[in-house]
Amino acid sequence: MSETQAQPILEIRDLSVSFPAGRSARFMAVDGVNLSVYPRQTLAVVGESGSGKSVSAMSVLQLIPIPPGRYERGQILWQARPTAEQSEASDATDLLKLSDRQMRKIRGKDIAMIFQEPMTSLNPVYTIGDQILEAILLHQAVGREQAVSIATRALSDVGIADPTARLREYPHQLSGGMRQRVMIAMALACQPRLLLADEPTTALDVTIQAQILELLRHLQNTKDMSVLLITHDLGVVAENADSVAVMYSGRVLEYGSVMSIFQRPLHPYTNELLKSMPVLGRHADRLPTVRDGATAPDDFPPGYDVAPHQVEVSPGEHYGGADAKLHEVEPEHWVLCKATTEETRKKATLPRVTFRREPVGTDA
Ligand SMILES: Nc1ncnc2c1ncn2[C@@H]1O[C@H](COP(=O)(O)OP(=O)(O)OP(=O)(O)O)[C@@H](O)[C@H]1O
Repeated sequence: MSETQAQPILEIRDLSVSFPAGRSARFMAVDGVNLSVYPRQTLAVVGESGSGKSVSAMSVLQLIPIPPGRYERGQILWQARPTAEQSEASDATDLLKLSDRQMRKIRGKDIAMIFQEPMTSLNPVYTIGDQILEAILLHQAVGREQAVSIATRALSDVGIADPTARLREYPHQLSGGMRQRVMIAMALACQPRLLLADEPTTALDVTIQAQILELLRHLQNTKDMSVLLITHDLGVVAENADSVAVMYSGRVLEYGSVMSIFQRPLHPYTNELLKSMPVLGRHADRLPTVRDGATAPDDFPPGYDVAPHQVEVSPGEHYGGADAKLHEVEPEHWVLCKATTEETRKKATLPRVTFRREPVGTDA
């Protein structure tokens, strides 16, 4: 089913989240973000450090510390069983409106989150078994014996050999890759409808990273799960995602199918990002960082004197600014600009940018 026919399982609408900047001022870590995740699809959110990816994802589960954070506006509509027939997500739940108690029922059950650092999710003083069982017993109407069998199965699903023995071990007894798998097993044991994966493989070596992403793809197909994948790695996006949102400075600059974004990037910043793709024999450079909402020119990527949203790309084409909106410039391809000028539309039909992903680090 194409995105246009299906209803999203998760729809973030006009989300804005602020944090303090100095004594009395605040900055928008997330500024009017719109994102949709469709059933069984992977939406990748890319962008440099500090662009608001994690704050967007953590907002879905109300994991932003309030204060200092503040949800300024927006909705996060959740519809666990969307159907093609519904024309409006009218019976969707706004996750931002849920009480702590209501949210605890969803967290870990319908929506699970995994982080770059597994120890964020694992408690060092409890065994792996204690921790997985706790999650299962909390969310599923099963007895202890059945919970053990679900936990064992979850560990073996993520490729952990001898799962019964592993249940008795503590996190420090496992390697980094193994801990990552355990965290994924914990997240998947309750068969969530949506997995929020925040850089789940960045800290791992390339082989384990590939194994885990392959595993997620497999589980996504077999368990009917959607994934919101946050990553810096565009190679990972190309191989794992269906659609991609490019974030910068708290805003989504461009959004569309992986194919459209990679073949016809329209926002100048997306072009910068694509240039950082790994090519034959060269690792991708990590993108420059925007520091804590700062807007000093030094913080912007090479080639920009000012933030991209202030760049006038060519006469008549303004990407961004407070009055810019995401415009659909070709089917299923949105770009942040002030207006869908004829020039912007024409850009969509410019010759294709050739995208070739080569294995990282291989000799020519
Ligand atoms: N608890 C917090 N208190 C204050 N500022 C915060 C907090 N959490 C996030 N921020 C700020 O919000 C902005 C967006 O952060 P976020 O973690 O979403 O970026 P990101 O794109 O996920 O970056 P990274 O790839 O490094 O994780 C940053 O400027 C960050 O410093």
